Amino acid sequence: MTHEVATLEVPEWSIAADTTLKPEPGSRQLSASPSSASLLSANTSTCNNKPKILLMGLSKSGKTSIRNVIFHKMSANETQFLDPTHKIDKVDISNKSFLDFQLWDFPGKLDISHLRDKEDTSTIEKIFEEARVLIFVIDPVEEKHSIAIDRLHGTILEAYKINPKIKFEVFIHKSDSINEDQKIDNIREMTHRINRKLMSAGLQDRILISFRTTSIYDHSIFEAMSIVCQQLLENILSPFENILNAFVSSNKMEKAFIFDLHPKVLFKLMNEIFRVLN
Ligand SMILES: Nc1nc2c(ncn2[C@@H]2O[C@H](COP(=O)(O)OP(=O)(O)OP(=O)(O)O)[C@@H](O)[C@H]2O)c(=O)[nH]1
Repeated sequence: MTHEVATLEVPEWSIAADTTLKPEPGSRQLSASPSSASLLSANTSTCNNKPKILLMGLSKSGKTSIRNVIFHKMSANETQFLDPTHKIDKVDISNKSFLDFQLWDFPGKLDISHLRDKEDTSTIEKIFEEARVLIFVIDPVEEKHSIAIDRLHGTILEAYKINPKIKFEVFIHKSDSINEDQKIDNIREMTHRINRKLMSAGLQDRILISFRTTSIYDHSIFEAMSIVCQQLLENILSPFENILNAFVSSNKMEKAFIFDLHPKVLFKLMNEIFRVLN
């Protein structure tokens, strides 16, 4: 598997020096960068026509940890030493079998709705065009639920405007830090709050958002990410299932599996589950 990393500088107008960018409480400020929106569009050419998965969310919600644990074999403990992301990291995820897409890891500081305030439509288009799935990561332990929900809402509106086919996944992350009741409460609360916002925008029937609780300390992040990857593989899953079904019935087997060694992709027969295994 190859993981080529390209980076997009956070455009100048989205750094903390910009008064329209409200840094999150207690967050570190980004230092000034010589970059610009044009650099962002120039670098976009490195990801020609590959489907994109966008990884967004507030600072320290766990985006880069997720990316590294799943696709770079980093251990969960090592993620404690990751630096904050200052640029949009575009990671080319491609192996010789199934997976072939770009994963864009966004700095938590970058709020898309501020690009809209700046009327920077072309950058917003660059970000959302060709994007198949937008994963929004929320840390339920941090007391920033309202900020996260507002950011999620603003991001969804911008993404949907550019690309109505994009799918939305919310990972209520770090679930190892909360108990089972809190997990259920969190999903209920987040679903309710975001649906209410979408309703007031008249979009509740048009935008489908899936909520999942995840943690890099157990299998949940692999399961969640595999469901996301599955959405990129819709075209090949069905023929594979037919082949496996034929194989199973002709050999009188109960089940058959196909694994990919890294990131341990599993196709599971019969119930149409496709997973990335821990
Ligand atoms: N308990 C727990 N901590 C996690 C989990 N995932 C990530 N973390 C921790 O969360 C902290 C922030 O993680 P990052 O991956 O750097 O967060 P980020 O969203 O990329 O942050 P920015 O780069 O600032 O946008 C690190 O200390 C991680 O170890 C998780 O599932 N459980």
